[in-house]
Amino acid sequence: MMRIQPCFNSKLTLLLRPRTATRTPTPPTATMFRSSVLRSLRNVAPSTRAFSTSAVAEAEKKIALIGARGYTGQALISLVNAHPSLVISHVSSRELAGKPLDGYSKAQITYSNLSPEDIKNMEAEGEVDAWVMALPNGVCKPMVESVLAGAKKAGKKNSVVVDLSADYRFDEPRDTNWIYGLPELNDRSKISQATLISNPGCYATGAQLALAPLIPHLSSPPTVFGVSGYSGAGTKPSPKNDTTNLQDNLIPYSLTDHIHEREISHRLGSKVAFIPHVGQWFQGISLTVSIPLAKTMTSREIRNLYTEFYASEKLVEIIGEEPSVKDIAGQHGVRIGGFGVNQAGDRVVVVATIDNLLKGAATQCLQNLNLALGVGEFDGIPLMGSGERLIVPAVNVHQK
Ligand SMILES: NC(=O)C1=CN([C@@H]2O[C@H](COP(=O)(O)OP(=O)(O)OC[C@H]3O[C@@H](n4cnc5c(N)ncnc54)[C@H](OP(=O)(O)O)[C@@H]3O)[C@@H](O)[C@H]2O)C=CC1
Ligand SMILES: CC(=O)N[C@@H](CCC(=O)OP(=O)(O)O)C(=O)O
Repeated sequence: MMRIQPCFNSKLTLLLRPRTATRTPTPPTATMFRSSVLRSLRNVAPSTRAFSTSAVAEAEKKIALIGARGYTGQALISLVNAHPSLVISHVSSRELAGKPLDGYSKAQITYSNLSPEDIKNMEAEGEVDAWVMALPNGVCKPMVESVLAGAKKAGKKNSVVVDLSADYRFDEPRDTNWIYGLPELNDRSKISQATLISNPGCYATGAQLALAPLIPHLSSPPTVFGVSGYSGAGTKPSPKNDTTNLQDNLIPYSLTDHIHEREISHRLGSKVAFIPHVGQWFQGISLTVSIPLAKTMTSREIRNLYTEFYASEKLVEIIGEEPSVKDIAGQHGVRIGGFGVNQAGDRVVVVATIDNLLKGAATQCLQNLNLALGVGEFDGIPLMGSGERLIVPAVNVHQK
């Protein structure tokens, strides 16, 4: 039987590094191009609602975290620990119930094991402002239903729920109230009004951001070759998080039909092939994306397109060279570069890096919480240029 040690020491390591992004003011043509691509990605009419990221929280907002023992949960605890207006009020884990929460300094909190009934009662009593579900796929439905039942019992709108699993990523707003929370590509005003938010997958976030500017120029489906650090496989023992198996190794898996292949294709409205792998490092994903072009383009034109497309985005950095996965580990955004164009000018290879636990999960969750709770979208998120890194301790899940 696996033993998991209480696994967290909050480590926010400050590393100074030069800022590599070049940001240029967005000309009106770029803004118009971006808006039209984003409108077609979202398939919605242009938003008429002004969006503000500068609202000040009136009081601390309480977050209950279900699945708090896991890697994404631990990363979120560390982020909330340094957040100006959010606090953790409850952490739930079956294995750590009764143990103190380490790595959180705002209050002394003990892990509990919240049942769906507990969740229903807490929601009815208005004990929390937001629930985060950091549970494996297929597990959170009874908990979400408890939140909805508790709100119904109290005759109020439900508190915000952010789900990190894939369970609600394919729901369409016309059928349910779930909103897909990828702020850079989705309508931020919709996320800020939502109470049910489905957090995108890690590979899927990086791949969508790497592809979005070129969606209007595709001649055929792109191929995304992705390699994740083994924290992507979570804390349940598997060959993909077995460090002995990973040593000097690269593990290909789910060669076709990975759930993120479906998620990327569904969300971009364009078929994409995705080939996942796991490498021997812990945090960070590298995505090498081969994109066939419908018209010939130069590397410079494509890089400019990306720079303009993401000019107003604080968590997306465009660089000329290929970004390196070891540079993104612990950072909160996505770095995109490479832009190698073949001699014929009809295919480009773009490289994106993302920390799967951060912009691929916890940081994106915090962006969504901030939006939905009415505080500044980037509150509590160290920006790329700050050089701050959040390193989550690895757990030896194969220790007997
Ligand atoms: N790791 C990553 O890079 C990313 C993960 N995600 C998604 O986020 C979610 C969490 O991932 P991650 O943190 O890596 O997962 P972990 O395996 O590290 O943690 C899972 C958590 O869920 C709890 N849990 C597991 N099974 C159950 C169950 N049947 N009922 C109740 N609680 C359970 C565990 O605690 P305990 O057993 O103590 O109750 C633990 O706290 C998953 O859906 C994952 O796919 C999304 C993006 C990136
Ligand atoms: C290395 C590894 O195993 N990665 C995971 C993806 C991580 C993940 O979080 O999956 P969701 O985002 O869909 O929940 C996987 O391929 O299943």
